[in-house]
Amino acid sequence: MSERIVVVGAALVDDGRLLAARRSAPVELAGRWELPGGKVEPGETADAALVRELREELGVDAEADGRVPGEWPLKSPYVLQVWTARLRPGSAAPEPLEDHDELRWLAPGEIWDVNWLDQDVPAVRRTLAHLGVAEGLTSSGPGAEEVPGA
Ligand SMILES: Nc1nc2c([nH]c(=O)n2[C@H]2C[C@H](O)[C@@H](COP(=O)(O)OP(=O)(O)OP(=O)(O)O)O2)c(=O)[nH]1
Repeated sequence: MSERIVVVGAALVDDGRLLAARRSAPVELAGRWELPGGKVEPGETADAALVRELREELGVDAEADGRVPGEWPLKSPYVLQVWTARLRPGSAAPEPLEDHDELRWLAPGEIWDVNWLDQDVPAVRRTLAHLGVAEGLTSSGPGAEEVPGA
């Protein structure tokens, strides 16, 4: 079986809004929006990787809540898993310290206002369903017709 490396993405929610981050690199991903996070290192748990990545990339003190069911293929050998997360009391506000040049807190009606990475669209849609965000919003996203049962 081929090697598979998990990338953890955070569905960081605060005050009913989801944080989206605009990548500044590499060039083929720059300008597109993603869930902040990164690669799980050998010997590290996914939720620990998430907390570490959010500290490094955004300067926040966060905690992982639970995993959104599912897994989405990225460029081989990477696969994306999503965890819901929240800021711990007293955490600094997120800043685009590394890998990103802009952050946006998206209210439910604004989720599809940003140009998500193509491979993130199904993951974001599933995350909204998991969070109980209105189905009417999720079905208005790009390519909604391609996701049976979403
Ligand atoms: N963090 C994150 N990465 C994503 C998403 N969607 C997506 O295709 N990717 C890709 C971009 C990268 O090729 C890879 C993760 O790389 P990264 O640069 O965020 O990870 P990292 O911080 O651990 O990177 P590094 O230490 O190797 O620089 O997954 C997403 O929603 N979040």
